[in-house]
Amino acid sequence: MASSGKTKELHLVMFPFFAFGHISPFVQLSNKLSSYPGIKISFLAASTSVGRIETMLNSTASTTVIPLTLPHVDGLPEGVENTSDTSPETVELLKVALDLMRPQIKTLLTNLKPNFMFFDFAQWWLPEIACDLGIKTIFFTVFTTISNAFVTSWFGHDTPPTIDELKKPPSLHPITLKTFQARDFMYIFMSFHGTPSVFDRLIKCFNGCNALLIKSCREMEGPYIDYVSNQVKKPILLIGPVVPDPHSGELTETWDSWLSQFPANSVIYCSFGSETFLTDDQIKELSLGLELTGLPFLLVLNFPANVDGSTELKRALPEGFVDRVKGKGVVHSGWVQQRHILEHESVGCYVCHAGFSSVVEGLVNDCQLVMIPLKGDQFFNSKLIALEWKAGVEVNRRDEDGFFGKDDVFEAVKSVMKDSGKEPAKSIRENQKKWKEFLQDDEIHNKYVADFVEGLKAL
Ligand SMILES: C[C@@H]1O[C@H](OP(=O)(O)OP(=O)(O)OC[C@H]2O[C@@H](n3ccc(=O)[nH]c3=O)[C@H](O)[C@@H]2O)[C@H](O)[C@H](O)[C@H]1O
Repeated sequence: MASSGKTKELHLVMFPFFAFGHISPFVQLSNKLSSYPGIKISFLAASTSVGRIETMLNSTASTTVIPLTLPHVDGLPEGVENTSDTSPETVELLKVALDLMRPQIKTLLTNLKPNFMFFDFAQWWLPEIACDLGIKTIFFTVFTTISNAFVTSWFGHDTPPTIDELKKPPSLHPITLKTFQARDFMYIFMSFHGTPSVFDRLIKCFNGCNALLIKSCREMEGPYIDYVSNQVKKPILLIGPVVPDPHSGELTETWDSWLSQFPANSVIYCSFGSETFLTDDQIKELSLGLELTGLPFLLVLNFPANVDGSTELKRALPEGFVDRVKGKGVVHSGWVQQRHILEHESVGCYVCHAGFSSVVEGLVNDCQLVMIPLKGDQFFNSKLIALEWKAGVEVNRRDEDGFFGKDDVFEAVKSVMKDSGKEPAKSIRENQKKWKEFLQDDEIHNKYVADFVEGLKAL
């Protein structure tokens, strides 16, 4: 049996879903907690991800990464253990593999005997196993509270909503969606390969856990925290803003010298995180929009694992584009040192998908945010930043299909980059500075972590 929460040492197990967009916040949480006296962490990960996770963890951390064996699933190639290795056709099979891992996880927990298990949205079956073993479960949601508020606003509805209903969520929730956003969001109500939908998984996670942990705070999302608390009726723990620790290493010489040839704050860095891909039309309009701005730019475009990036780029970029922008704009496919790039003094604007870690990295590096949210939580993150914090802008999109043209990209960039002394750029810059200060305030961070650990012990 797990020992009581009053013991001196707390043993925590972290179990994120097999996607780096999910693994990263669990690593950041582990890094925050592992330096805390008396905390020991075991981090569960698919065996092929262990090496990369070990490089992300603080070297001083008292954290052990434990490799998991993914069971064979028809259609899921051997060695494919992360969404970054899958194609759109096979990505849902990772959830099939995960659901088959119940016995493996039960055996592991029986041996590890942790006090708490921190789990992700996909492991709907985990609270039951842990409860049988006397282990308390914390559902650590990697999404912003505003996104969770939207999802929980559908609690208690027996049938999935229609697109029209999704556009105007029920009850207290003040958010509305465009038609194309509601259509995209229907994904969470869909079941694949006979496994529970994301929505059903989430309901079971919210209902089964002992407490919900949110990587946010009252200053950032107060009304949404109250709303979610009222919907889920479970204790809510807040870890505060999860801002990545200062990173180590240097930006590679190639990118450093390329960026350094431009004036301070003039370069647009444009990228869409680790698992968001653009359509050909979007690539075309975006690249033409960047060209229209006349500003230097670094455009990073990625593609699913089963296609060749350079072939895709050649096909999708507008005719003659690469030659026309030579010397001023570059297009890259593949992983880049994003935090080093955003930190470079030449970079002044970040055109992004509104993945929350990316947005925070942009704000703390004095980059003006231009957001093109493309799926799920990104729509809500963008609303939070653009409409509530007023610390960035969203590119205008057509209601029905989400189309944006080159002029929409140009206008959005212009609104924050040209005439920084005029509105709206002036207020947006002031708000960005205000949030930068808040997000970098160690005292606030430390207080949230200390309160969180106390809250955990009291559960
Ligand atoms: C919860 C999930 O997070 C997701 O992943 P994503 O990778 O976009 O997350 P970010 O918050 O942008 O984070 C991406 C992180 O990867 C880093 N990075 C990325 C690309 C690169 O080339 N180099 C880097 O260093 C970047 O610096 C950031 O820290 C999606 O939003 C998704 O909608 C959401 O459900």
